[in-house]
Amino acid sequence: MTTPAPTPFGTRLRAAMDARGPLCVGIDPHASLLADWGLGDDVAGLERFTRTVVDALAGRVAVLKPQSAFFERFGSRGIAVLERAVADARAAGALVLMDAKRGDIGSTMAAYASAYLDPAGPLFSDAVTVSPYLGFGSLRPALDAARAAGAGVFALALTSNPEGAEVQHAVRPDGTTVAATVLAALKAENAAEAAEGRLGSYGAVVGATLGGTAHRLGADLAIDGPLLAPGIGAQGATPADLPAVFGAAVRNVLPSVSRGVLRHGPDAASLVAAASRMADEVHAVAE
Ligand SMILES: O=c1ccn([C@@H]2O[C@H](COP(=O)(O)O)[C@@H](O)[C@H]2O)c(=O)[nH]1
Repeated sequence: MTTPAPTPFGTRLRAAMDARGPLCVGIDPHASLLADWGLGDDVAGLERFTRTVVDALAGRVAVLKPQSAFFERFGSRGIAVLERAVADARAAGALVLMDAKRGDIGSTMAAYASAYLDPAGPLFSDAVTVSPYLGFGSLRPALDAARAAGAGVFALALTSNPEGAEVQHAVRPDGTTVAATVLAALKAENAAEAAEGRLGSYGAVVGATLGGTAHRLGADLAIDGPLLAPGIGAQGATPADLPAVFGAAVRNVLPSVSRGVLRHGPDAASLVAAASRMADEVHAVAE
């Protein structure tokens, strides 16, 4: 008997965005937020913070995005908290996007793929962020592992921070920018799903802070896959900025906000209200 192929990530993401609204909330337990929530900057504080966010939001938002760095800084016990958060969030119906921004030579990339994209692994996530700046081809093990697992990959294209420009805006000998090349490669990966009229499983990270940058660079955001848009809230962007950044691709945008929601904790109802306000603002501009 053959095992049925898993439903592709892009299809699952579209369904989640339609059902719950297009919003990704980041789980970023900054030391300053732990303090604001009256928690210690220790594993117990990390665990309480994370559990509060997952309990409040995993049954409501389309995607939760744990920022791996904030868990890694506590070593193995922090990773144990992360494992539990991933499992609990997925069990409650949220898709989990692991923000790990991994990137390395292909053979090491295969190990990262095994860490996040092997359904048997303790950190298996619906999708993972990766860095294409060792060459897009170095991501092949992650792209293939994601396809096999029905998972997704989000590659950094035009990041929300100002420093990203020195690499991402660089012009190649053929006259295209580095970012445009990453976007074109993602579009090619999404071709099969797009041909079936589905959202692709290979996404790009494009900051909500960018204004008309993508347009100026000639970077085509119509990659037939999701566009993760961090930078809303603490970094200064708002949902109202999305149409200018993404143009016609706004329908495929998954806006992401971390501190802008988390600062409303630890009260669960306040977290829910903040996420819901943000989702409403996004809905108003993405229709
Ligand atoms: O270009 C990028 C890529 C990723 N991020 C990550 O998103 C969150 C943003 O947090 P806020 O508190 O909403 O500013 C954080 O985990 C970043 O590592 C990004 O900001 N920009």
